[in-house]
Amino acid sequence: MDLHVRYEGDDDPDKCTARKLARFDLAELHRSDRATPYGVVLNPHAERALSPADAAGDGDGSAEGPLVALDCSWESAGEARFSLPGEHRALPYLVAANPVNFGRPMRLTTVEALAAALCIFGEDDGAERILSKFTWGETFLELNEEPLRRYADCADSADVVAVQGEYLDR
Ligand SMILES: C[S@@+](CC[C@H](N)C(=O)[O-])C[C@H]1O[C@@H](n2cnc3c(N)ncnc32)[C@H](O)[C@@H]1O
Repeated sequence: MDLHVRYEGDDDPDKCTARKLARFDLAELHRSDRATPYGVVLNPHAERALSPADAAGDGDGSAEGPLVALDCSWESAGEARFSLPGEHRALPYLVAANPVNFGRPMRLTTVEALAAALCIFGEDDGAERILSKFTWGETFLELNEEPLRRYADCADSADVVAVQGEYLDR
């Protein structure tokens, strides 16, 4: 599945996970909303949770459109920043493994968010491929092994929200 990133460039370029993915040709960066392709936009403010139903269901596990993330600093990642055209979806409860926000729920880097979406779509190989470029990448899959497997088994967004509720209640 193609991975695209709307790249704001307001975060530390040395720590930017999207830039690293682009260096390895694993994602394409776009400098404006207009240049960014329409797709499934990973947006923590979205009302609807991402689920396997957002994938195409044509049998090969590939999604309807490309996955799109917005790479900007968390300080500037307010709702208004997510003006990209596309189907906006929030990821359900997951824990970050990156060194800046280790153990913190929902504060995922761009690569963690893209990898989580790939897992929910059943594309585990793609998730492992992009995370393999980061020393802590495998830890993300280990920390979230159970919720990712359960989200991937859900039929739709409502199911995902129900499973997420079990983790939020703990
Ligand atoms: C705010 S940026 C920070 C990126 C960071 N500078 C890096 O180097 O990876 C992280 C992006 O990942 C996606 N993301 C992170 N957590 C998410 C969540 N809970 N739901 C949906 N998307 C999420 C969004 O596209 C978000 O804008």
